[in-house]
Parts: sequence; structure tokens; C-alpha cells
Amino acid sequence: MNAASFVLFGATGDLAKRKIYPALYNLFVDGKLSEGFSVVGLGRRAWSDETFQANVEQALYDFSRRKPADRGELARFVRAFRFQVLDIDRAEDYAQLRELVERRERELGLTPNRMFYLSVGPEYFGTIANHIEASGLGGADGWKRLVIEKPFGHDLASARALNAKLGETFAEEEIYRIDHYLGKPMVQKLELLQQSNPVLQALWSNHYIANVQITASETVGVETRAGYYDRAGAIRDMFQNHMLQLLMMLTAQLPKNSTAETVRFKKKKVMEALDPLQQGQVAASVVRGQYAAGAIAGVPVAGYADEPGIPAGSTNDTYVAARLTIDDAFWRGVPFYIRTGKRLQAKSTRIVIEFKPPLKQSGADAAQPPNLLIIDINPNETITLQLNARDTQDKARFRPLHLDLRDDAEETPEAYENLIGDALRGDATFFAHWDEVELSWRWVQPILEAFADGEVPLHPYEAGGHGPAAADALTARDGYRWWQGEDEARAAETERAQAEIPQEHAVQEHTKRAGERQYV
Ligand SMILES: NC(=O)C1=CN([C@@H]2O[C@H](COP(=O)(O)OP(=O)(O)OC[C@H]3O[C@@H](n4cnc5c(N)ncnc54)[C@H](OP(=O)(O)O)[C@@H]3O)[C@@H](O)[C@H]2O)C=CC1
Ligand SMILES: O=C1O[C@H](COP(=O)(O)O)[C@@H](O)[C@H](O)[C@H]1O
Repeated sequence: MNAASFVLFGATGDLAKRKIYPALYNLFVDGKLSEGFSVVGLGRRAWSDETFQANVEQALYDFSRRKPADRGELARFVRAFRFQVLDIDRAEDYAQLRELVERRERELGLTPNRMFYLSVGPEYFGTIANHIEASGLGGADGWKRLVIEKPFGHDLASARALNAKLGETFAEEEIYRIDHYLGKPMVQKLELLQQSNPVLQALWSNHYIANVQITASETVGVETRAGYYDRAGAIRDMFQNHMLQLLMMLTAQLPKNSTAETVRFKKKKVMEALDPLQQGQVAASVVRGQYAAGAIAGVPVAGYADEPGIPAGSTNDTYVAARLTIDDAFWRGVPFYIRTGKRLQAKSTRIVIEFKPPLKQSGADAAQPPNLLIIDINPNETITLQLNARDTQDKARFRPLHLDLRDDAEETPEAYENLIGDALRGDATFFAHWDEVELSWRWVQPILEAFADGEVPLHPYEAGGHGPAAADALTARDGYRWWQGEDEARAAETERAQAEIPQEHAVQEHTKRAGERQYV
């Protein structure tokens, strides 16, 4: 890995402690940070280096997937951290920052490769980029990279303005737009899943696929982020970025050994082929909702309107479902149903691919459930193929069987670990290119306008459920239904199957690595 200075704006903030320090630590433990790396943290708080290092340590105990066990290793890690008080608007602070960064580079013998990580609100991105340029922090002898957090704009116009502003200082190849869903291990495996499995490759098109469902459901509510979330809603917070990225990653036709350029080019192609929603027709393809009071796992929770910091009468969406279609040779005619919401029954990010029924169906076969390929992204990372078996008691009935492909070989890295490691190596494959971001905003823009104009009804839904019943109409009009609650169905089925099958006949192969099978 290239030796570099990691310059972190927003080092005293929530994201830094929850995600960035644990990611750096795990990279360090795995030997993926170069010797003598340097981290310079920035914020307005009057922290000393020691306070900063103590906060970093605490963050590791609180949030890292691997808790520090070796004091010596921990000390070697935190001694790379320095803090400087910096106000984003003050030019003189950047001159001082430059001195500190250069001094650390001299002390550590580092080439002036600098990664500027902006873990601050997007309203600051342009100002920081300008100051980096004006103060000479961009350096001349090494590389410079800018890592930015979402949200990237509030709508199409603001995203374009922000991109133009950043473009004054950083070239597109130097900008790494984080979408942490692209760092999730299962999302990163989507490309290989098709490429390494000819059987899936052969089925991966409108010839065999009936519909695709992409769901990101959360049990949490707005938490402490009312100020941001009430302006963003589910459409900007999740749909415009994470959900459309999942769609792109799933449907892009990627050649073997794709490079960052090909991956991003093919994703752009998907977005270009996405049928636009016409103004006036949004309500037919999009359902929006807002959670009302209810219970999550038996614990009563407040409705969105009663959450702290939410303005009275807010019509913000906490749930969005949409029906999309892609007009290209592979996907023409396949509806994609995408939904995301807060305060739903379960935390789950999942893609379900429903295969078409056989061409000829008759009699009992007509009741044959479809085959499904279920890709669980979060919290479990599992791929499941749902097949059919005849019921042993009643041969006219079908019983779904599940073939689980699970990679539990080792604890998988967190999304931020993958992404920060990639950015340090200069691999932009799993970062959003401006073209994708712009096309995503362009696709979402009519929805934003329809929401603002009150064209799309806001359906209240009970916390702890599956979201508004109105979303069922999206699938029902094509003759499908949302696949949900399979977990309970599967549990019951497994229990039944185990009770039925004599133990000596049950095939049980417990998996160690991906690709090996587990028959349950
Ligand atoms: N938290 C999360 O889970 C996620 C956050 N994000 C995004 O990441 C970014 C950071 O979020 P988060 O950490 O939660 O925010 P916080 O409010 O917790 O932290 C904000 C950080 O910005 C610094 N800051 C604010 N104003 C200034 C200023 N004028 N000069 C210098 N520093 C300043 C603060 O430092 P100080 O107070 O010391 O001045 C603090 O370190 C946001 O864009 C957010 O949308 C994205 C995905 C998830
Ligand atoms: O970016 C965001 O993502 C989280 C959900 O992320 P996950 O990795 O837990 O699925 C969401 O809660 C948050 O509102 C949003 O800003």
C-alpha cells in the first residue's frame, strides 16, 4: 500500500469514531497500512494529541469488530495520530496544517501522498477543497485524493453545483465518493457471483428472471439525526444512493477481470437504460410512507411525528418503494421492485431474484412456487437458492427447499475497512463515479418534485411491520408479491423437514468456505 498522510476533517465527530478509526485499526492489524503511516485529525475542539489518541483508543473498544487485545500493538497504532484545531473557514489554519503534515512526512520519511477525508457536512466540501488548493496542501510531488461522505447534494441541481465546485481543485480520478453499501462484502461479491458461476450467468437475464426485489429494511428510527433526516427522507438518505447502487451492481453486465473503469462504465450504462419516471406518473410507480407508533420486537416505539426534533406536521418520508424497469436487451420486461424504510420489522438488506415458472404448467404444477435466489447482504451474508421438492405426505404439494451458500470462513471486514483500504491503494472500483451520481439524481428528481408537490400520498405505517400496504399494489399489478417473512416460513419448514426425515438420510454438510454447500 502506498505510504500516505491521512488528513481527517471531522475527526471529533460521530462517523470518525464509529467507522473510520475502527477501519484504520483493522487495516493496521491486518498489515494493510504501510509502515510509518500518519493520521492528522482536525476539528474545532481544543484537543491535544493525547486527548485525540485517547478518543481513538476508546472508539476502538466501543466500535471496532476486533477489540484491541495487545497493548503494544495499540500503542504503535495510536502514536501515528496527531490533532490540530482547525476551523474550516480560516485560511491561516490550513497554513498551520500544511506545516504539521509536512513535518510528519519528514519525521516518518513519507512521500507527500495525501488523502483528505471529509467527514463533515457537505456544505463544507467546496470550502475545504479551495483551502487545500490555496494553501498548497495538495502538494506537488505525491498524489492527492479527496474522500467525501454522502449526502452528495440535495437534488440534481445542488449535486451538479457541488461537483463543479470540487472539480475546480480535484480531478474526477482524485475524488472518492463513499457509498458504504459498495463496501459491503456481499455487494463486492456480486460481480464474482455471476462470473464464477456459469449456471447463474446463463440464467441472468429476462429469459429466465421474472422480477427482482431489493429491500433495505431497518428497525431503527430517525435516532438523533432529525435535522438532517427530516430534510432528506428515505428517498435521499437511502434510495438515491444505496438502493440504486445495489441495482447497478446487480444488473451491470461485467466482463471478467473488470477494472474500475469498466465497472463504473457498465453501471453508468444501467442508469442510462433505466426508464425515466414521467412527471404526473410518479404516483403509479412510487409509494411513500411515514412510520406511526408501534412496537419493535415487542418494545413500544414512538411514531416519526413524535420523535425529538421533528417539526410538527412533517410530511417527510421514512419509507419509499418503487417499481423500475431497465430498457436494455438483458432486462427489458423485468420489473425491479425496490423498497427501503425505517422502523420496519427486521434489519435486513436483501435481494430476491424470482425466476419464471416453467413454460408448461398444468394441474398441481400450477401451484408450484417459483424458484428464488436470495442474496442476503446484511446482517447475514448468505446466498440461498430456493428449490422445490414434493411433499412427502402429499405428493400433489410442493415443499420449498433451501440451498444455502454461506461464507463463514472468517470474520469479514466492515464496509469502511474495504473502502478506506481501496482509496489508499487508489482503487476506485467501489466508489461512485460522478456519472452514476448524476444519473441517479436525474432519475430521482421527478420523484423529489412529485413528493414536494404532494402528488404522492404519504401512507402512515405501523412501526414493526412491513411498511404501508399500498406498496403491495406495485407488485400485485404485475401478478407478483413481495417476498417477506420467509425467515419465519423457513424456520418452520426446516423444523418440519428435520422432524420428517430420518437422521441417517439427512444430508448435512456444514460449510467452511464460500462455494461449499449446506443442505438443511
Ligand atoms: N454518522 C454517520 O453514521 C454517518 C455520517 N455521514 C456523513 O458524514 C459526515 C459527518 O457526520 P458525523 O460525524 O455524523 O457528524 P458530527 O456532527 O458528529 O461531526 C461533525 C464533525 O465536523 C466538525 N466540524 C463541524 N463544523 C466545523 C467547522 N466549521 N470547522 C471544523 N470542523 C467542523 C466537527 O468538529 P468540532 O465539533 O470539533 O468542530 C465534527 O468533528 C456528514 O456529512 C454526514 O452526513 C454519512 C454516513 C453515516
Ligand atoms: O447511509 C445510511 O445508512 C444507514 C443504514 O446502513 P446499514 O449499513 O446499517 O444498512 C441508515 O441507517 C442511515 O439512515 C443512512 O444515512
